[in-house]
Amino acid sequence: MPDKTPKAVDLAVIGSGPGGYRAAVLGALRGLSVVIIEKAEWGGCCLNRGCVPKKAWYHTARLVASQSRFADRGLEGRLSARMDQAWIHQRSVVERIRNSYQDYLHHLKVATLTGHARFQDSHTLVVATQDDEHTVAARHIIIATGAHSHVPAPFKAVPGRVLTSDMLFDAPPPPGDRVAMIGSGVVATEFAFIFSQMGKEVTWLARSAMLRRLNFSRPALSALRDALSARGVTLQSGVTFDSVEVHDDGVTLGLAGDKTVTVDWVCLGTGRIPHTEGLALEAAGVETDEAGFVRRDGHLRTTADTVYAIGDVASHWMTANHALSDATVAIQNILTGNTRQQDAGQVPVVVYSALELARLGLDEDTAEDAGHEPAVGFAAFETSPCALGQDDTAGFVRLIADMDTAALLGGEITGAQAGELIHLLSLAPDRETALAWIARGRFNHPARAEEVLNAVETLAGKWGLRESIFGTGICTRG
Ligand SMILES: Cc1cc2nc3c(=O)[nH]c(=O)nc-3n(C[C@H](O)[C@H](O)[C@H](O)COP(=O)(O)OP(=O)(O)OC[C@H]3O[C@@H](n4cnc5c(N)ncnc54)[C@H](O)[C@@H]3O)c2cc1C
Ligand SMILES: NC(=O)c1ccc[n+]([C@@H]2O[C@H](COP(=O)([O-])OP(=O)(O)OC[C@H]3O[C@@H](n4cnc5c(N)ncnc54)[C@H](O)[C@@H]3O)[C@@H](O)[C@H]2O)c1
Repeated sequence: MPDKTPKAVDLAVIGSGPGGYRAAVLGALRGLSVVIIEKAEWGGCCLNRGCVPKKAWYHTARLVASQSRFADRGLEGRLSARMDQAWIHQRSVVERIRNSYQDYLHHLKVATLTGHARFQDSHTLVVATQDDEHTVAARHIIIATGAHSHVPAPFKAVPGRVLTSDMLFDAPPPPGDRVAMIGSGVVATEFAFIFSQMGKEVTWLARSAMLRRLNFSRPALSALRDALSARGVTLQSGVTFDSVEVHDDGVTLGLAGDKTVTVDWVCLGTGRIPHTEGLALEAAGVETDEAGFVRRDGHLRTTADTVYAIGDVASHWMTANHALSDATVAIQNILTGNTRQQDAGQVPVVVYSALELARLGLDEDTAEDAGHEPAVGFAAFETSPCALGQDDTAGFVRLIADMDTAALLGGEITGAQAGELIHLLSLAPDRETALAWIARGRFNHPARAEEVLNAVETLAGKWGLRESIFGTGICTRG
C-alpha cells in the first residue's frame, strides 16, 4: 500500500466517477477520513467516455449547426468540423480535468488507491493493485462502480468497425463518413446529431421510438424531431437487426425484410449494464436485483447496513446528475444516521441534441396518477427578446403545478441552454414555495431565463394561483 494510504478509514469509496469522486470530496470536506479506490482511469465514464468529452463534441456540433443562420446576420464563410481533430481536442479537455480532480483529492487529503476493490466483509475491502493486495477497513463503504456498455446480439464490438460509446473515446475515430447509429435512447439521440454536424452521413436505426424511457412531453419530442430533421437526421424506428457482417470495406447490417445497410462503421447506443463483477458483494451481504442493479433503500443504503450504493450501479436513471445527487444524499445519511431520502425524480435529466431537452419531476400524467390536479404554465422562446436576437427561438418552458397548493410538481425546458435553465427549477428551496421563489427573483434582461418567470406568471394569471405565487397585495376588482 502506498505510504499515505491508511489501513482504517471512516469512509472507503469504490469508483471515481462523478458519484464516487463527489462522495469522497464531500466526505472529506465534512471531516471524514476517506480513501477512494479506482481500477481504471480516474474520473469514471462521465469524465473519460461520457458527459465531458460528449459535451466538448456537442459544443463543436452546435457551432457548426449555428451557421444556418449566418447569412441573415451578415456573417460569411462556411464551418466544417474534422472529427479526428475534435477527438484530440476532447482528449486534452479530459486530461486537464482529470489532473484537476486528482489535485483536489490530494488537497483535501483524500487517500487514493489505484486497483481493483472487492469485499471481504461489510467493513473491509481487499484491493488488488498492480503489484500487491491490500486490506482497508472502513466504518462505511460506498459502492460507485458505474456501468458498462451493453452489446446486444447480433452485434459484437469490433474496434474500428462496431463501436460502443466507450470505444468511441478510447481510440481516434475510424476513417469513413458513412455511420450507422443504433438505438433510440439518449446516447443515440445525442450522437446522431453530433456525427451529422461533424460531416458524417448518419443512418439512424432503432427498435423503438426516440427517448421512450424519459417522459418528455409530446411537444418536446416533436420539437426535437423537427430540429433533427432540419439537419437531415431522421430516426428509422421499428427496425429488427438480423445480422451484422464486418468486412474489409465496412459493415453490412441485415435488417428484417431482407433489407441491408452498408456503412463504414457503426456506433451502438444500446444501453448500459450495472458494473458489479469481481466485487464479491455476497461477502458483505449486499444484494442485487433481477436487472443486476445493487439493491438499496430510499436512504441509498444497501442490504448491508454499513454499505451505500450510488450512481449507475444502483439506479436505472444512469446519469451523472443522479450519481452526483446520490453522493450528496449518501454522505448526509452517513453523517446523520439516515435522515435524508433520495427523490430521484427531482434530479434534472438533460438531452443534448439538435435541441436541448431538460426536465425534472412529474409530467401531467404522472401528476394525475399521484392524485394531483395539474395546472400548466407555458412560455415559448419565439417571443423572447434574447432568443430573437440569437436567431434561436425554438423551444419553450412548461411548468406543472398543483392547482390546490401551487406546488411545483415538475418542469420541462426545451431549446438552447435548457440544460442551464433547468437549474432555476432544481435549485428552488422546496417544491411548495418554488413558484413564489421564482416570481420574487431578480432576472437579467434580455435573458432566456425570463421565460421561466413568464411561465410562472401564466400559472398565476390563467389558473388562479395569484395569491400563492405573489403572496398578499393582490388587487381584486369586483
Ligand atoms: C456517451 C455518454 C454520454 C453521457 N453524457 C451524460 C451527460 O451529458 N450528462 C449526464 O448526466 N450523464 C451522462 N452520461 C451518463 C454518465 O456518464 C454516468 O451516469 C455516470 O458516469 C455514472 O457515474 P458513476 O459514478 O455511477 O459511475 P462511473 O462514471 O461509471 O464510474 C465508475 C468507476 O468505478 C470504477 N470501478 C468499477 N469497479 C471497480 C472496482 N471493483 N474497484 C475499483 N474501481 C472500480 C470504474 O473503473 C469507473 O471508473 C453519459 C454516458 C455516456 C455513455
Ligand atoms: N445526457 C445524459 O444524461 C446522458 C447522455 C448519454 C447517456 N446517458 C445515460 O447512459 C445510459 C445509456 O444510454 P443509452 O442511450 O445507450 O441507453 P438507453 O437505455 O437510453 O437506450 C438503449 C437503446 O438501445 C435499444 N436496444 C436495447 N437492446 C436492444 C437490442 N437487443 N436490439 C436493438 N436495440 C436495442 C433500446 O431500444 C434503446 O433505444 C442511459 O441510461 C442514459 O441515461 C445519459
